[in-house]
Parts: sequence; C-alpha cells; structure tokens
Amino acid sequence: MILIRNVRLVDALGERGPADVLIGEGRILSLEGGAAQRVIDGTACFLAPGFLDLHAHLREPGEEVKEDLATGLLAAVRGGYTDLVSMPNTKPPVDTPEAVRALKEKAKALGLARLHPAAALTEGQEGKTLTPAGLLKEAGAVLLTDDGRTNEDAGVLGAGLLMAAALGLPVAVHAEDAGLRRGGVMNDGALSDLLGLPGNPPEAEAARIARDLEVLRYALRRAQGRPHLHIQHLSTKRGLELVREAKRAGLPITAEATPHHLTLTEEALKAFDPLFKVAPPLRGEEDREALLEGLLDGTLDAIATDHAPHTLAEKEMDLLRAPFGIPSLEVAFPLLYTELHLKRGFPLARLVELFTDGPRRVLGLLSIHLEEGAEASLVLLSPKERPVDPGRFASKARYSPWAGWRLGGWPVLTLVEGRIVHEALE
Ligand SMILES: NC(=O)N[C@@H](CC(=O)O)C(=O)O
Ligand SMILES: [Zn+2]
Ligand SMILES: [Zn+2]
Repeated sequence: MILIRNVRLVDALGERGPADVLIGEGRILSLEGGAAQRVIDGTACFLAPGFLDLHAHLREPGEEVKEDLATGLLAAVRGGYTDLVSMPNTKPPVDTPEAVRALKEKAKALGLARLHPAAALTEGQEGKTLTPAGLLKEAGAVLLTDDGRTNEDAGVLGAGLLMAAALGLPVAVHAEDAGLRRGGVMNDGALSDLLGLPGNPPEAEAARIARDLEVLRYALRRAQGRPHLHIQHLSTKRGLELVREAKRAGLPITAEATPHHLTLTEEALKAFDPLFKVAPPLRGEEDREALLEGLLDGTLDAIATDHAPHTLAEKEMDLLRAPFGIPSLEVAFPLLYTELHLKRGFPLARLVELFTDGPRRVLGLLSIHLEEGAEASLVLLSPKERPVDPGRFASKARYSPWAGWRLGGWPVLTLVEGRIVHEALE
C-alpha cells in the first residue's frame, strides 16, 4: 500500500483536495487515508491520472540507434505517461500482426508505460494495399496510420476508413498535400523568403484536410459502423477552422496538437538550427494562437507529442539535409503547464484533460478520474521549477529545442496500476 498525503487532485472533472490518497491492489482505495507501508508527502504537489500519448515514434524495430522501446518507454514514464501509442513508421513498418504482437510483448516485459501500437494502414506504408486490419486489431493495434508519410491516394484512404469503421478502429492521418509541400523545410512566407529556405505553405495542410473531410463523408455514407478520422499534429489556423466546422457538422473527426506547435513559432528557424526542423513545420504566431483557442473550445481533443527522435549527428547536419522531428516525451507536460497554465492562465483541469481523458476518448478508452475504485495509473507533479537539461533525458535523443527553459510541473512519481515506474521525489 502507498499513501500520498495532503495532495491536490486534478483531473478532467476539475481541481479539488487536498486528499490523502491510499493506493493498493492497483486501485485508489480511499481519498481519506489509511495505513500504508510507504507514505509520500504530496504537499505542494498535485496528482493527476496517468497521461496517454497518442503519437510517439519509438523507432523499434530497425532504427534503435535513434530510440528503442526501453529508452522510449522510460522517457514516457519520466514524462508522466502511463500509456503510449507507437507510430508504425519503423524499419520495416509495423504492418503485420506478428510485428504488433512482438512490440506488445517486449513492452510488457519492460514494465514501464503500457504500449498501444499503431499499425500501418497500408502494406509497407506504401499507400497501395490495405493491411489486414482485423488481424492487426486482434494482435493489439489500436489505430491505423501511415504517419511519416502522407496518404496520397484518396481511394485507398476511403477504403481504409471503411475497413477500419467495421472494426471500430480510428485512422490517423499526417495531413499535408505532397505537391504543395514540395521540398519545404520551414513554414512558407516572408520569413522563409528572408532566410532563403524552401517553404512548406500552411495551405498544404488545409488542402489535405479539406480533401480528407470529403473522403470521410464518403466513408460515413458507405460504412458499416462509424468511421473515425483523426488528424495528427494540426499546425495551422485554417486547418483548425476546417476541423472545427467539420465537428459542428457532426462528422466523426478528432484532432491533436503537439507541444512544439503550441509553444514555438517559425521565428525559431532564424538561427538555421535543425533542432527546430519538423513536419509539419513550426508556423506563425497567429496559427499558434488559433491552436490555443482550439485547445479551449474542444476543436482539439488531445495534446500528443509526435516525439520524433533522431541521432544528434543527423540533427547537426545543415537545415536542408537534417531529418524532420522533435523529441518531447520528457518535457511535454512541464512545458505546457508552465507556458500555458502558469504564464497564460490556461485552466489546469482542461490541460490535464488534454493529456488524459481527451486522448483516451480518441481511442475509445474509459476515462480515469481520481476517485475511490479508480485504476491507480497516476502521476504526481511538482510545481518546483528547474531548467530543461537534455543531458539527463532517458531518450537517446539528448537534445531539445527547449534546453535551458525553466519549467515547473515535473512528474516526480508515475504509477501504472499501483506500481511505481518512475520516482524522482526529493
Ligand atoms: N514529425 C516529424 O517531423 N517526423 C516524424 C514523422 C511524422 O510525424 O510525420 C518522424 O518519424 O521523424
Ligand atoms: Zn506526421
Ligand atoms: Zn509522427
């Protein structure tokens, strides 16, 4: 039994407490204390349900030089995540039931965050032939996506949505029009002109979302079961507006935004530093403000990291050649807690919801609230500030666009079903 004493509670239902949270048999047994072998002082801290990341690249199998399950899932629990969806753009892509099972078994043996693999929508993520979704689901896949690539063939995406609808699986898309995106390495506009860098226009995202909404309408009309389209790493004001309108029209669509699009803009590219190179690119301040609005009004369902580790050697190449991607599993919550909640007054309960119930709903999972009988997959967060130190990351990507930023809200204790998987108490 573990007792977390005098701790404030925060979940999607709101803030309350302090309470004395007694944990045993994998559950919250009481909010009024009781005898325990281990007593942790939660004064000044707050307790939240464990986070779920809908979008992380853990690189296994095939690119373990960038990240693997052990380092990625350790980074996850250090970031307060008890559950994580791994992207299938590995080498080879995760497109068979055997590959899904292998990931699940290996992750289970590690005993860190629980892994929910996403599987490829198409064989080899080549955009041509649909994968055996029924078997993938049976093996444990929770979502289908060709992320890392875009879905160029609308017919294939439509057929994929029909197939997934029959199984109750969401299909997640990296929504960028390949033609408009061209070889852009940053947001297209005055700044890309000034820097002399190839631009990726915001319209590339909006154009692809607009198309995908029509594909979704088609699927909705023809499907057995309800199709579910999930838009990944939404980055533009216009893209957000399209999702908002679609939701108002009752279309079965959900969307996520990333820590980097919520806290950084294209201005970061001024120093030509590839650490800020990511797809879709960092946008303008107006886009960032629109995303914040979307977090508040429910257009966005979740904050998802798109943790995309590469080796430092790759990220130290010049801006044109370095790969796209920003790692963020270990800083995502402190970053948004500090930048949105502390600095801008963003409601804490809604922020926590965007890391917990929001993403859980996207996967059709039950919500976790801090009440008696609830599953004890929890994170204890400390308001104490310290600077981001990538040298201490568990991730193999020991660099960060946020290095040196002073943040509070660090996870000091993470529990999965009552078991301590991360501890950094003082
Ligand atoms: N987001 C990125 O910039 N990179 C991702 C791919 C992706 O999410 O599309 C990666 O796998 O490195
Ligand atoms: Zn993507
Ligand atoms: Zn991704």
